[in-house]
Amino acid sequence: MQEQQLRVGLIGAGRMGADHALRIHERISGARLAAVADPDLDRAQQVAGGFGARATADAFEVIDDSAVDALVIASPGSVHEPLLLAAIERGVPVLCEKPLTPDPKSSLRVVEAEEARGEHLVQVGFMRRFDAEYAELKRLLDAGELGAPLMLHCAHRNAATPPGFTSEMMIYDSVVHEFDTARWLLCSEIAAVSVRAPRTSSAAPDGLRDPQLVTLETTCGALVDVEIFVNCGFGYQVRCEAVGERGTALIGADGGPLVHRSGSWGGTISDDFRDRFGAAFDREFQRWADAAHQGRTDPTAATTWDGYAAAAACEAGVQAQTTGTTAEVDLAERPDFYTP
Ligand SMILES: NC(=O)C1=CN([C@@H]2O[C@H](COP(=O)(O)OP(=O)(O)OC[C@H]3O[C@@H](n4cnc5c(N)ncnc54)[C@H](O)[C@@H]3O)[C@@H](O)[C@H]2O)C=CC1
Ligand SMILES: O=C1[C@@H](O)[C@H](O)[C@@H](O)[C@H](O)[C@H]1O
Repeated sequence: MQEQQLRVGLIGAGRMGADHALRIHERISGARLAAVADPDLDRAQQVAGGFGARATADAFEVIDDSAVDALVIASPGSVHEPLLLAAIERGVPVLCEKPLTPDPKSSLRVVEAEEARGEHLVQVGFMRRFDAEYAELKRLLDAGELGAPLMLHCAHRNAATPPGFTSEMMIYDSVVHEFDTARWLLCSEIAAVSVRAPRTSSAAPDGLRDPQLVTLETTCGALVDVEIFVNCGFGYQVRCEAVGERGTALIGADGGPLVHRSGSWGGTISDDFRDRFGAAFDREFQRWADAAHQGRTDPTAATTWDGYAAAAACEAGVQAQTTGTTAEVDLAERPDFYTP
């Protein structure tokens, strides 16, 4: 089937959906956009129009379309569950933007549906796993080159938040990425989460406690601290320093060109995660399409189990945020189907 193009149905034609449509069309090979669904039909038509794809307001029409081989879900997390369940029932491969679903109960229903189907069909769009620097950090840790991991120090900074962004979203929309990368880098589950906050930045919108410091305890005994600062003002920045028994490694340390000109020196920083992680998204999509051609998911990608585990950690994170105490992560037993 490799010689034929994978016919992709896109669900959700907003900021990420439009970017992924372009990616499928221009930046990866072996796939093309076949259909686009968005309840905002104008938006669906706008995205589909440029690529010769058909547009509809009904996502289930795309899921049921026999002229669609694979799906990209880029609608808000709150609507992912029914879409995923329908896609699993049809047996079609899916790349679902994070989060798998917004809460662990619904994520577990997706895990159970996929396990019952007996095929790995869904991968979750935790794109950092495909970033070159994160991949090198993972290699160093897996090869034992830093010794046994003890701590991760992470910083996740956004320039500014869109209207309506809440403190809870700092956990389940933003820190969800660190929950996934910590589990992936350390090959360990998250056991407990606590959240503290310094005084609120004067740049934070009313009602938003920004920044916050989230601490994760893992089942392997490592500690992970995450500074989440979503109105830092200066740009988009994601850093991670791993501390092992025999060494440390830092990624996200602005290794780009150092420019000297007209009385100044320094680099530049974008405020858009699509710049920082553009190459990672491209790699994620190429590997997903290649795997889908072969009727499987990409082994580097986050599985539905990983999506569920991240949702469980988010639930503990929001609880810790609300109560001011450490919250344990309530995780179901992992089915053998998801043994890495
Ligand atoms: N991996 C990453 O770094 C990022 C991932 N995301 C994720 O991508 C997803 C989409 O986010 P954005 O594009 O920023 O949101 P957005 O609000 O720009 O776009 C969402 C689109 O989905 C449509 N939609 C709503 N319900 C739908 C349904 N039932 N069926 C089909 N379409 C529906 C909306 O009309 C809208 O056009 C979310 O899950 C979000 O968490 C967002 C930003 C970055
Ligand atoms: O997923 C993302 C956004 O939804 C989220 O709001 C940002 O904080 C993250 O940095 C970005 O990667």
